[in-house]
Amino acid sequence: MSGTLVLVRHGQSEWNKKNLFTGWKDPDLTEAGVAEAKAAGERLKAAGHASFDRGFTSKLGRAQRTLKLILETIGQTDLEISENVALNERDYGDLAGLNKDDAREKWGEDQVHVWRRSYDVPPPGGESLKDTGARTWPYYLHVIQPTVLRGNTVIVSAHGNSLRALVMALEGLTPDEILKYEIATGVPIVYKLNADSTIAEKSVLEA
Ligand SMILES: O=C(O)[C@H](O)COP(=O)(O)O
Repeated sequence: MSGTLVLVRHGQSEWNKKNLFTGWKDPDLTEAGVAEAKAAGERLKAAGHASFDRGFTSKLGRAQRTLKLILETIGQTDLEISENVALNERDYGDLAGLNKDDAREKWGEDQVHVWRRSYDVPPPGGESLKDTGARTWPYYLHVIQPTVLRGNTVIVSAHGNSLRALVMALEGLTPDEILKYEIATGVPIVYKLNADSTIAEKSVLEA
């Protein structure tokens, strides 16, 4: 067995709470989001992940703060963290700031679902999951994965769709399978990787 990779989506943001498309906008966590991040830290600790060798996050505050809260909870505040735009949420383009229910009324349930969950249909002016993967996957392969394969325990705090893109490639999911794949806020996904980078074990630390 080689290293351990933990993926976690940020806790609830102000815009998650208001049901707004967010993308590259930068709202803070809600109080519930802060509690989710702390609870994620507690669950990681309980599962034996009380210290990490390296952290990665996006350039957006909600993911950075989630990582900080997790690290404070496990008692490790000196971790080396890299922030990179490659891990940012999918760019929601013209939808950013719109209410998701209003969008369903305007464009129809099916169209909005395609924009939110399909593999290669971008929202107007924004990125498809495929476009998102075209930046997250190279960063994973060139920077994150080599760190894990050196035998390290690594945590990545990012976003619903940047993590869906990573999970799709990591687990070899098809465009059809990824359509149904949801990543909950503040729920760590723990992979143990083999030396050849395949997945040895996966666990999801739900509440
Ligand atoms: O950017 C957003 O609006 C959310 O973080 C993720 O949105 P989604 O559930 O529509 O993919």
